[in-house]
Amino acid sequence: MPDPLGTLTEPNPAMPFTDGIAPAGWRRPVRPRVGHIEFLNCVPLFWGLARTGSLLDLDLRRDSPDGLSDALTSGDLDIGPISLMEFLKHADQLVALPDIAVGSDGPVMSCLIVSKVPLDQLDGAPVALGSTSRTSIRLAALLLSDLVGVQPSYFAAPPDLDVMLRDAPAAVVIGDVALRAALSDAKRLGLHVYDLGEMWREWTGLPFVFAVFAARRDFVAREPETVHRVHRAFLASRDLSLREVDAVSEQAARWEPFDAAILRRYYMTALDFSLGDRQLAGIAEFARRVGGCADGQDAGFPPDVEVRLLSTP
Ligand SMILES: C=C(O[C@@H]1C=C(C(=O)O)C=C[C@H]1O)C(=O)O
Repeated sequence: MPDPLGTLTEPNPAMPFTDGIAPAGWRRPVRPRVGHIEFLNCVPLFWGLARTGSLLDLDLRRDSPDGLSDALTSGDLDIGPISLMEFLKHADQLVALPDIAVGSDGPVMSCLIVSKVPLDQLDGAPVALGSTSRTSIRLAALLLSDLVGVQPSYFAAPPDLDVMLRDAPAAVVIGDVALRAALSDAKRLGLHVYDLGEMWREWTGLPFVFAVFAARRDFVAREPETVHRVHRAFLASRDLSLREVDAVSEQAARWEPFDAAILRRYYMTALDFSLGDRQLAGIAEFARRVGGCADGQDAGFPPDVEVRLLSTP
């Protein structure tokens, strides 16, 4: 029976320990290597792991989303959050975990185009793309070309808004940099803020999924039970964090230039941590619009790319 707390701990298997010491031939179980996005957006997915006890059963690796995406696709991680574009490119090696993701069904607050001018003035202008993102930067380019009707010239840049806006009139930023830009820098500097989740929702009527949780198919084949246990642990962690969202927000806000009420809004009304039929329809629609060779860019996956979900036992 699944552990209601979602802990990963199992009683020690068959081989008895005499004197408390493993006999010769005992193989130490290997903890699954699991990614942890180091942004505020993912705090509710990981905070509960400490409360349920699952934290000790994971080899958790903290990094930016681009680093984690590369680690999962190269085999340095077994399970973890992965930017949607990278998941779609490597869909044949991965399965997505059902009912968990990082997305939004409207304004997301932290995936943005920040601009000194209105978007329709960006034709031919340089636009800086934050290097931690793989998906928002592609969504921004899609919206600018197909919705706004402009063709800027893009360049990659480290996610430092001041530097980005020194070299370009507009920048695409995600995560904590974007949240701080929208909430404190933009007003002070008189910048326009365009929310990518909101633009997508108004354009298509669908939610947007920025990152899914995925497991490598070779790891699922080797350790199916572990993958299911990690999946249950994350669902339990998310549900617990959202039930105790005031405590999560207060603790996270101690280190931020905005208060707990804003983080609570970010977690409860901006971000959508689910992956159900509507979110899958949003993914399919995004793949249809950017897949193949849209706007002269080769996406690295076909428009009808199949998103395989982990089958639940
Ligand atoms: C909502 C967010 O989703 C993210 C956006 C990503 C991207 O654009 O590639 C990747 C992972 C997520 O962290 C965010 O970063 O704020």
